[in-house]
Amino acid sequence: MKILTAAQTRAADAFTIAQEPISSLDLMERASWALVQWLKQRYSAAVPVFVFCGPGNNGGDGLAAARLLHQDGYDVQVFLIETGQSASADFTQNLQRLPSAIAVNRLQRLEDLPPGLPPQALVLDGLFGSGLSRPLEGLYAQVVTYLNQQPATILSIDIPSGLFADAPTPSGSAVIQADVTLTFERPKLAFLMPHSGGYAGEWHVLPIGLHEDFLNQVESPYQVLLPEAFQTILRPRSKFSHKGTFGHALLVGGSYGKMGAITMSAHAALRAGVGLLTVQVPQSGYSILQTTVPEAMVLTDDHERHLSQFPEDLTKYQCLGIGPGFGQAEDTRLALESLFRQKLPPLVLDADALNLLAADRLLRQQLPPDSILTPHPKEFERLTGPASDDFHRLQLLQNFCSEHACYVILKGAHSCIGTPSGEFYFNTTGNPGMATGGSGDVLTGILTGLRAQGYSPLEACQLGVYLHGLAGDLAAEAVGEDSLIASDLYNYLGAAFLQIRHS
Ligand SMILES: NC(=O)C1=CN([C@@H]2O[C@H](COP(=O)(O)OP(=O)(O)OC[C@H]3O[C@@H](n4cnc5c(N)ncnc54)[C@H](OP(=O)(O)O)[C@@H]3O)[C@@H](O)[C@H]2O)[C@H](O)CC1
Ligand SMILES: [K+]
Repeated sequence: MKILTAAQTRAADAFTIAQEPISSLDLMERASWALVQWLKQRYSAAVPVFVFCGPGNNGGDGLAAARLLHQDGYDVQVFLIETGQSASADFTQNLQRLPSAIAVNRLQRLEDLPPGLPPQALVLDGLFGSGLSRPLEGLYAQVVTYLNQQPATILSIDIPSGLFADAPTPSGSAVIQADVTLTFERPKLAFLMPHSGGYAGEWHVLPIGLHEDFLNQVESPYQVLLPEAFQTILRPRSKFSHKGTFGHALLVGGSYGKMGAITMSAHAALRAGVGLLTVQVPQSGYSILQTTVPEAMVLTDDHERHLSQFPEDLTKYQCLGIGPGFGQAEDTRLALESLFRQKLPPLVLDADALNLLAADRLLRQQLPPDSILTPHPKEFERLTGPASDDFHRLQLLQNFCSEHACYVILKGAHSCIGTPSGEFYFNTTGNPGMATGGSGDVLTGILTGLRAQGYSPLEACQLGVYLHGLAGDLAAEAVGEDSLIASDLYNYLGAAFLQIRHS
């Protein structure tokens, strides 16, 4: 699903108004109706609702929602922030449509605000949406600070007020800290970024019927991954297939004290459906691997405690995954250097393989095209240099992927896949329980297993991050986020496959 910028959203709005056709007022009514339907399913009419409105159409949505909620028996009060700014036409119409039974409080100074809102109250934040053009100041900023201090639940309409949808919000700006954001038609880029995503709280997308023709034609480099995408990507396992059909993967990693990492990758590659798996580890890993992952074949390095070589014949493998527990010993670095001079199967690189790459510009330049790299933000910045904000980091991601013709999965709450052609795909599965040691090793194993089965690098990245997060979500339902550990991820991978195969 494409993500639109604020300007594209305005264009989608205008296109829909002209082509459906529908009046802008009716489109606002449709948006507010969708919002109220959602809200009615979660909050009873016993919950008092305080609607805060700015001068634009976001405020207009707030007013329309206030009217609809009042009709449904909710106790609603409206607060209009009056700074002398002229209001939008649809705001004015919706203000005129408000029944007189709804109290309208006009705020001109901070002192006009009630001393406090009841904890059980619901605040509808309709101060600003996609029309925000500068950080909030004066009374608007004061109202935001006041609302953020209230014990009430805050539900933001479309976007938390004060947050820019598709540009960095300057630090220290007044921004609503929403508990819930109900956003129209498409998620906003800011919700997917580490520094701004937290403001939106739990967010939900409400379709409001923006015109399909526009949504199909509009070009956007940003997409979110939804399960529908996988109906075409995920391949059936045919009746006459055999283990050779599903590829032979090689995982290389492990060092003394870090043999668990490569063990978890191995489990994950197998659960991702690879036909055959070989794992190369230092000698001290031999019994560990043979005992804990009996499905895998094991090769050992000459070294006891760290890796110093790769298998000579790499032609029989359809994918080579390197990094989990790899370490950064000098021998290991030299082995990686000589590896890059050979003809290689598709690569997946993680952890210390990335750190070795970061420390060696020449090595980076030899990175084979179509490789998949899976850094977390710190590892990523070691590769590219520091990012000044989340949007700059996306720019660095794009530059790196096009310069090296590779795919980078930037890991985070919404892991982002960067591609050589400049498209970005944000993941929508996963939870904070997955912030646990070994989680990344499992992702490396999944990607290696998928790539070996013949999935393209982009397909493997999309399927891999989505399945990894979904396995985490299913595991969290069973054991909770607190107790989730990395082995739960590969143990729930089968359930995750089943869910997307049958969705
Ligand atoms: N397209 C859709 O999907 C639909 C969106 N709807 C809702 O409409 C808003 C967007 O409405 P818009 O009127 O464009 O924008 P805002 O309500 O966010 O506010 C715009 C006005 O606010 C002024 N402004 C901007 N920044 C500030 C600021 N920091 N301080 C004070 N005033 C500010 C701006 O004036 P300018 O000075 O920038 O010219 C505007 O006057 C969207 O988010 C949805 O909630 C529809 O209801 C349904 C379809
Ligand atoms: K808002």
